[in-house]
Amino acid sequence: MVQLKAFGNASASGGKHVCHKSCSEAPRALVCKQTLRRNRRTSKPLNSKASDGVATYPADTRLADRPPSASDASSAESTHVHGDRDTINATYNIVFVTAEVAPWSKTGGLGDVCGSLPPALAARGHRVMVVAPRYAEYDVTPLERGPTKRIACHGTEIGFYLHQSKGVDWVFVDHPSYPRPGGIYADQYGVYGDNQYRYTLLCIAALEAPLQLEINGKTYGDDCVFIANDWHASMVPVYLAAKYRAGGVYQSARAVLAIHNLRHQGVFAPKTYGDYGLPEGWYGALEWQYPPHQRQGAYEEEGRAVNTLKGGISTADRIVTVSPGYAWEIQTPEGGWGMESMLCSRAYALNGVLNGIDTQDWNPSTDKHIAKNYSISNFSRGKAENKAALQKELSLAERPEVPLIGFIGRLDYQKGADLVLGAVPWLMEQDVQLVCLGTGDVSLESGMRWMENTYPDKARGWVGFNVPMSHKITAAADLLLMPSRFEPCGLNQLYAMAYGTAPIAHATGGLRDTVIPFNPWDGTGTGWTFSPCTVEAFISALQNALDTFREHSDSFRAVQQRGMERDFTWDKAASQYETIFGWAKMDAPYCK
Ligand SMILES: Nc1ncnc2c1ncn2[C@@H]1O[C@H](COP(=O)(O)OP(=O)(O)O[C@H]2O[C@H](CO)[C@@H](O)[C@H](O)[C@H]2O)[C@@H](O)[C@H]1O
Repeated sequence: MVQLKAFGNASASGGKHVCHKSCSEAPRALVCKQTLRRNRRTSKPLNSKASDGVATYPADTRLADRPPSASDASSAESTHVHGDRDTINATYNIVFVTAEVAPWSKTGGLGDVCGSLPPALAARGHRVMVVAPRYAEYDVTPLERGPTKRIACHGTEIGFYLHQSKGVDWVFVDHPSYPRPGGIYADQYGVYGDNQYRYTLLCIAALEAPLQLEINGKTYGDDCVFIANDWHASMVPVYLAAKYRAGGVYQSARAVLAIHNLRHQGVFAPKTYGDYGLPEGWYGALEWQYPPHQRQGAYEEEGRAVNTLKGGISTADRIVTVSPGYAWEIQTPEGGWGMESMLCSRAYALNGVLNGIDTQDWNPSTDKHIAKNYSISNFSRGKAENKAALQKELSLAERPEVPLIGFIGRLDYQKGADLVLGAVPWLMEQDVQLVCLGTGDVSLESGMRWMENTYPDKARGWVGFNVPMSHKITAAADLLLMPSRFEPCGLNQLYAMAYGTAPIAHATGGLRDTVIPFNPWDGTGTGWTFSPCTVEAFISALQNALDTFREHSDSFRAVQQRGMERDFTWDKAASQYETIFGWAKMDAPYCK
């Protein structure tokens, strides 16, 4: 068994350097010094959306002063960094740390992104590793012939499995706590009680992997850029600073925190701090206290807790979130889920990069799940055949002229499935067909069943997680509903546009950045957006879309076509990530 590079000796950091105060509170002096340094070095201001495209919005802007949306003259495309112009000609050893990676494990968009961004970065010449748990017996080989590579880790023993494809080293961490008969994070009895332990282990494993695993005869070594995705991986920057750098390892490495969803923060009782094996002085990096109105009795000691995501925010060298709009929203009290002040204090290091889509997986001309492949040149016929096939499969009337409306997503507060149900009585008075696919809150699942039972001729509420069905709906539908209350990026609207399906979306976060509202006067737009997020506003957008579908079919076809013409490939996002890695490497580590 091999000893951990930093954890083999619990006193590796030996209290050598403690910066918990600066990490947790991000004192002005430090922020200002780094901001000044950044602004001196870059010829253009970082907060300027137009100039560098990886846009951040002024921290002091309120929601009322909304950032420009996809429909503005500078559309979502122009909010991107033009990576090739800005790209630093360097290649990096990149290590993604994630709780989900498609196709092996996926409950949502995190899995999609971690399955498709790494190959896009590998294609640009970087050495890329993805470290994720081995939740099941995947069809992957042990890292070494014979016994799997095993190391001592956090008081237990873990193994590594490797699969190499698409230019990426997919590394799966093997530990008895990962495989479960239920879902990845929860089963029918609720969220697993040991998730804190499971993902702490993942973080340490990911920090050890580049040092210990010889892949193609060579380790990644300690000059890496870690991408820590969401709260599950947020201990990576904390350990990097508190244990590894302090112990003399990973001096050139940097950690980028990628926020896919700020709502989930990995919050645990304060007494569990000891379980992290961190020096006492680092408590401040994770310390959290809920205000009285948010306390739910779940945490003892007057709302005190340890908050893993806050640990990531306070120690990462840079922070990325998945759209420019969301980067701005999370700095406001309305969108910050309590983290807004921390994020404002790190605004100079926060960027929004719009997700792309995996065009091998989500491509109407090659999609294996759909009845008929099609492309922009024959999309009307192709979509009509897919519509007929889905109507037949779901025992709906096979009528080409009826608008088919889809909804795919988690049934929860974020995705606004309750707004869909709220619009159902109005919608069912129209000549439409509605097909919903989702799983989540028990009451919303019951709502879906109620809808199908009440309107059997017009509505289907498929409760479950079914990837082939999600592709079929995307290809068959004329309209896709996305009434999300908040949406960091959103992938379904991107898939929809690629398939010639017009999204109807709440104008928030990444939806606002990507769906250009249809404008009948100048013939622009790729869908319909609405705001505020109410059933009334939603119905009004639906009405407009249905009117266009029925009475202005040429305009509707043009909306579909413009959606299909958009470029949402990952390469663009990958070049923006490169730019950010370059910035991270230029600066001294944020926490040391
Ligand atoms: N019942 C079902 N059956 C089959 N497939 C289903 C399904 N329900 C959902 N899916 C699929 O899961 C994915 C969900 O993607 P979203 O972008 O909506 O992600 P999510 O909110 O999970 O992720 C977070 O991370 C992503 C990635 O950064 C952000 O885009 C997003 O805004 C943020 O909330 C899509 O591929 C969708 O088709």
